[in-house]
Amino acid sequence: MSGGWGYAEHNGPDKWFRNFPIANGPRQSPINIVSAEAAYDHALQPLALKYDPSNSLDILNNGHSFQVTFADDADSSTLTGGPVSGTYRLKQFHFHWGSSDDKGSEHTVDSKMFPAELHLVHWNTAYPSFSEAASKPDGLAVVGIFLEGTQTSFADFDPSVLLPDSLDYWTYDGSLTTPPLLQSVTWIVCKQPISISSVQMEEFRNLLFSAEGEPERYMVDNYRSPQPLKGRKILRSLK
Ligand SMILES: Cc1cc(C)[n+](CCc2c[nH]cn2)c(C)c1
Ligand SMILES: [Zn+2]
Repeated sequence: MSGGWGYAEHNGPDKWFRNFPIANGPRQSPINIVSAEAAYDHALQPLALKYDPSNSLDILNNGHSFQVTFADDADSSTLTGGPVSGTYRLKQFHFHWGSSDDKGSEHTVDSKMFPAELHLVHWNTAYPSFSEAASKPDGLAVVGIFLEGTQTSFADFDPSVLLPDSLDYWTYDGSLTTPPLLQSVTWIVCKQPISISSVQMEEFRNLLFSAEGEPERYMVDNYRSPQPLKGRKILRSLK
């Protein structure tokens, strides 16, 4: 795979195993969520997401998505409850989307794809740092939220505005969905999508994979397809 990984024919998801053999590991993400097979687990707690807008630092195009990064030196923007124990701090959020509204999400629900998916990435404060946590089986917790088409700076951005009314969720043990594909993620996928307008979707699709001075390549279809479940159980938070 020449140069780094990406989403093109020569360096996309079906080539990642060459440099990252864990791509064929036992707990890879995303997955297709078969809603009828998700088992209700009464022990699952409600998701508690508390975000302080003053923690938002900057927004950047990292060549694979655009990402908003947060200050994570205190427990001021955290995920607790849900399927996890302890406190996880928000590190960044980003999106995955398609070149058209019929695809773009990474997780699918009963094989339905959404136009985009938001990932809120949190790390377990049982470990000293984000990069330390990223290599531990309980190191990360990523909240996935589907975006679907209808009508709606980056200091002081409050991620709570991106949350759906209901925090009912599915959860399963998985991985990063881009290299290094580390199997360190407790996935928490919200059932209720949030809305995004087609104008806003077009803003996503106007972003570029390519750097300045390179031939323009629009940033679209930056998603990995569902991976084999390999015997994993998907749990559901509400009946
Ligand atoms: C150490 C580390 C590296 C990367 C690319 N990511 C992003 C991978 C990713 C994007 N969407 C889901 N996983 C994370 C979260 C941690
Ligand atoms: Zn992601």
